Amino acid sequence: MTTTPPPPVLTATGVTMRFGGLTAVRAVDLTVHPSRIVGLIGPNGAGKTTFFNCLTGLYVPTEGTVTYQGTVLPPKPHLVTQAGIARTFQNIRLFANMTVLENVLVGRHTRTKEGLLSALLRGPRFRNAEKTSEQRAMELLHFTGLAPKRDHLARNLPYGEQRKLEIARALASDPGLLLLDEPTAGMNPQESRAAEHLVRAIRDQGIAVLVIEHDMRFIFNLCDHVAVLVHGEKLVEGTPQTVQNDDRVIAAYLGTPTPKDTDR
Ligand SMILES: Nc1ncnc2c1ncn2[C@@H]1O[C@H](COP(=O)(O)OP(=O)(O)OP(=O)(O)O)[C@@H](O)[C@H]1O
Repeated sequence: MTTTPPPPVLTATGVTMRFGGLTAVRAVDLTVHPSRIVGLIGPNGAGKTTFFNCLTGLYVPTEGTVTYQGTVLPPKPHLVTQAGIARTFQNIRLFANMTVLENVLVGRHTRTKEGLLSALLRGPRFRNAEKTSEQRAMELLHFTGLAPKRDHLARNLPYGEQRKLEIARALASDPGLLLLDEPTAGMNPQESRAAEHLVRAIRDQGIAVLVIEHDMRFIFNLCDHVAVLVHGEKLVEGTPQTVQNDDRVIAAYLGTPTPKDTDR
């Protein structure tokens, strides 16, 4: 008996993004399958964040289409989140003067009828839905290890915990696909390894992950599939091993011998 593989969560086809005369992303195809961790790597300025912005509706691609679970995504960030894609940013974007719990509750607004304004004003309709949302938010804080900090202001968290909080807030929209833009930037090695565990645990909950990361250990430890962007084009993609051993990638991106080479 043959089983049909589940359809992809995300399909980007021929995505091109031009800024005037500069082509930041050129005809990039990428597929993310359910419960997979896919890495997107490439040198600085290769177009990785621009590609993410095309996936999440921040930019309308000059050419190409993006579908989520078979449906073409509208190029509006809140509609993309509502459809099931959540993201974090390279530069942390938390509500600094709100508590940890409040930040996660704001992330729930696409999944409650009350909307963002009601959530912020804590109106009567919000209070009715508040209990369920708070339960879910607390589950996420336990999941990310931030529960003991629920009442701390976001701005008072150490950097690594702010990154975790961004992830908890993104998860609050109950996504099927999570996009992480440099989740370990600014972390020490111990925090980076903890972030690996967290991403794996997210995948184990059935959420697909697409991650931009410069930490090669993170990428090669974690990803099922890796795509390499260079000058806006996809140079190569495949298993971590395929990518690690590809001379073009070593030349274009890694530049220096891989750890495997130095073991010889
Ligand atoms: N809004 C914009 N307007 C004009 N050019 C832009 C814009 N956003 C990005 N670019 C340019 O597009 C190219 C790709 O940038 P992008 O930030 O996507 O690269 P990246 O791979 O994410 O880099 P990094 O690893 O340094 O974050 C760069 O040349 C950048 O200067």
